[in-house]
Amino acid sequence: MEKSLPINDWHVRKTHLVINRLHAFLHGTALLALFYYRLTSLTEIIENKDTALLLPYVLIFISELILSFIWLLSQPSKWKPTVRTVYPERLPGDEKLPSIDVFVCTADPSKEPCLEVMNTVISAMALDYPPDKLHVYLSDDGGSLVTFQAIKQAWRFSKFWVPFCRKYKVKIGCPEAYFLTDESGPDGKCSSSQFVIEKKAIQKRYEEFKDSLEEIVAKTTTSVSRDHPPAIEVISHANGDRTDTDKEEHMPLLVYVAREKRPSQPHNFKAGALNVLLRVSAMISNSPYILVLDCDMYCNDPSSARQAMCLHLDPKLSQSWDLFSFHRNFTTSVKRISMMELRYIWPRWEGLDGLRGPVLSGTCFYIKREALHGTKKFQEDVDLVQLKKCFGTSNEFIKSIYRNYKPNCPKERSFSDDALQKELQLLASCRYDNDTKWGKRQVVGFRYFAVVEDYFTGFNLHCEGWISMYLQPSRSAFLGASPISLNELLVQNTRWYVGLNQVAMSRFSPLVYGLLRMPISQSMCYAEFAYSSLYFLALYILAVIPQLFLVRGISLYPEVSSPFFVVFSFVFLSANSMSKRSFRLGTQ
Ligand SMILES: O=c1ccn([C@@H]2O[C@H](COP(=O)(O)OP(=O)(O)O[C@H]3O[C@H](CO)[C@@H](O)[C@H](O)[C@H]3O)[C@@H](O)[C@H]2O)c(=O)[nH]1
Ligand SMILES: [Mn+2]
Repeated sequence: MEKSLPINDWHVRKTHLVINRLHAFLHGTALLALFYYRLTSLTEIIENKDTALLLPYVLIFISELILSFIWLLSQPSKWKPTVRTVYPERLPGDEKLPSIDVFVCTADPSKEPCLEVMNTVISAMALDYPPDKLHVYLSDDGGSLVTFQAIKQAWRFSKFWVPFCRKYKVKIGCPEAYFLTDESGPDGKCSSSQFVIEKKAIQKRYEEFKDSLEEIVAKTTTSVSRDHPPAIEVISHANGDRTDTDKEEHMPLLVYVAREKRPSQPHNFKAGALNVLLRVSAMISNSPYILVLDCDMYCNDPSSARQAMCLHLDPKLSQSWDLFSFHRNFTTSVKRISMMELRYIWPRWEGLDGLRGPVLSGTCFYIKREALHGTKKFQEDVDLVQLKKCFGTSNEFIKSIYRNYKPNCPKERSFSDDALQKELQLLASCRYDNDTKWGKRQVVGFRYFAVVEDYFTGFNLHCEGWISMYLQPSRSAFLGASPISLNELLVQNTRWYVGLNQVAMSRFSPLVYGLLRMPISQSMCYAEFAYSSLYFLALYILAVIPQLFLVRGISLYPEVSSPFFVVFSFVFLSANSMSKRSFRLGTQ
């Protein structure tokens, strides 16, 4: 009986849909009236040869056109706000669940505190998923000794933490966050005094773990190297640390990966790191699904993997479409690892879900490995030479693609096996990508073209016909840190806008490249992001020109007695009330 019940469901937010569409109609009509006014005024100015007025009028008109253009691009994302619900309790038994590889990226222990990174890793290991089907990979782009030693400590601590979380169904798998809150005891399964004793014991272990990290940081240099060989170690199978084999069997796999970096070779930032993880993990666990996490985004709900599977495993969703889904309800916190929530952007994601899915936003998403390998694009009879041109020289990696997600290791093969180690070193080497299709448009892995690798990769996957989905459960699945100083924020935003402009100004512009490959509504959504930096021009003009001319007694707007005054007032009020509404919805 249970089996016939759907594992997910969706509905359109009808009230939002009606309000959004009505607003689009009224605001659009008012904008047309505004353009009519500007054009007729401009014609008059030209006819009267009023040169003093011409320049400010043209500038104001340009800024109004820019704002209207961005407004128009934002409309499809409001057209059909969709909400999804999932029913993880209806999933098939654990033995039928597919395995998952979790990728956590870190780059620099002096900027990304080691304790925070390890908390993210530990929270991923504490996901409520069959341990033999969960594999956590930490990419250390700095190749730092601090991170390498810290992950070993994290493994030792997690051998106690993960069973504790499982036993008491702990909801916050991130220990730092768990001990900050007052998560109450067991749901009646174990006596609460036993829980209190065990909680105290594990808290003591956590304090010891923290001390050990502090000691490592104090003793070891946190500087990162841009010139180091690849280093890959399966932490959970490291020699000399198998004190309690019984426990380890019920633990997820934990792997440390520092790819090779050489000053002469481009490393392609996070996209480069993720592609190395894709290759290395294909050799080890080769899971069909991948969860990508930034090092400062911890899992706040251990059931997120099962929730994501409710979308991925639905034959209705994956039959006609190939699918990748994001499961992101990332919450910006004002302090590092804290419970403060600020959700301001996500109503738009619901709207995008009503099209063919939201844009990829870098972290907190579950994606199909197949989407990144791009194997669907190859003919059945493609020869090895072609495959090597695309995927690089590793035969083992190519075999893994066609192994139908069967894990390569570890039972029959030891991780210290020389041949495997050699292969892993090759796949993590900095020259492996050269002359292959890795990172190139339309082919393999995360795309290198723009510094916003998330946006550009998602854009390409959507162009190829993949769809994405957005799930916003009531409990935030992931929580994380965001820049808290103006300086950090400016650096981050500058990087984003440089990346988005790179795409907007190239032949990959969503309004050219996208229009030819995806529905117009979806390319408009991508264009809204790509062209959003145009705001700066409109805002500068509007912040300077009208005031400057008002001082000289010249108004660039209709007088109160003019019927067009109503039009301008309406546009002002409607734009403001709509943005206040979006903000309110987003922060609810
Ligand atoms: O060469 C690099 C640079 C960064 N990272 C990691 O990538 C993640 C994101 O980098 P960060 O500098 O924190 O960028 P943010 O602006 O905070 O990240 C947002 O924007 C990025 C795109 O610019 C996306 O990749 C991220 O997922 C998204 O959260 C972090 O975990 C880093 O450790 C690397 O692994 N290697
Ligand atoms: Mn970040």
